[in-house]
Amino acid sequence: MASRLRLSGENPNPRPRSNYTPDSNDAAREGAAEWKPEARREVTDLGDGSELVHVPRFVPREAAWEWFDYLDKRIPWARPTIRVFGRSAVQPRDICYVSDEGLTDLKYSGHQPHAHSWDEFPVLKDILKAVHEALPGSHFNSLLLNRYKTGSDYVSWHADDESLYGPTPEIASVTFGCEREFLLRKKPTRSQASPGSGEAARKRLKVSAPQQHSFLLKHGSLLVMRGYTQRDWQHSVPKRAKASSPRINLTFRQVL
Ligand SMILES: O=C(O)CCC(=O)C(=O)O
Ligand SMILES: [Fe+2]
Repeated sequence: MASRLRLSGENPNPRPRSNYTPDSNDAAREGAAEWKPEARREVTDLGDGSELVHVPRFVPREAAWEWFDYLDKRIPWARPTIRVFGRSAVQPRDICYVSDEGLTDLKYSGHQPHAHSWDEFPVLKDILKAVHEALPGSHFNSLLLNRYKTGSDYVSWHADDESLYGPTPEIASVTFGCEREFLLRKKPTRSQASPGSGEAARKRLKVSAPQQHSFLLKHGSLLVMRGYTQRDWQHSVPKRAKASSPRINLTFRQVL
């Protein structure tokens, strides 16, 4: 099931040679105007009403680099202190939060990120439009941005199962820059979580080893989690010593 990571010592995402101005809002917007999302999609049925959709070449390379540079320079990235298992810890990646006005506030791990307006970042509206066009019926109204500066930055196992997203949230995740591995594992069932002791419990654990999936999320890719994925599965982006350049990830969500 779990596929192997294909990171090599070389930069897997060499930049195209072009003369775009990296931090210009106009360049980032014009580059995007010319493309149509590629149709190739891989759908993974996780069972019991959970599904993933992977579009490896959602944004063409050059437009994706323009967006990467814009986001890297213009987003007011912050690395907040959060509470994990009763302890304070600096979040192991940069984040920023953007949302419509008047929504329920996002709070996680004792932290409430400031909600920026879409109007501050016109490029984010362009990316949102492209995501909406690729996913008919979607109505994303908030966005959590993550920046992994090096391979030491990560997101640990979690599910985006906050009640403000409802029981079956659709989450669309767009990746720019360094490719990183994205892992999914099935949440333990009740019998796995408290297996008891003795031979019967050991056997039960053996037959139900956790299911796991791995995706190498490339520059310009889109991954959608839907159905009961947040209820039944956890995901993570582990540390990777060989990932030496930054990765920016955008997760679009709908606050109900
Ligand atoms: O960086 C990623 O691909 C995942 C980020 C994530 O899981 C989150 O923001 O909740
Ligand atoms: Fe997540």
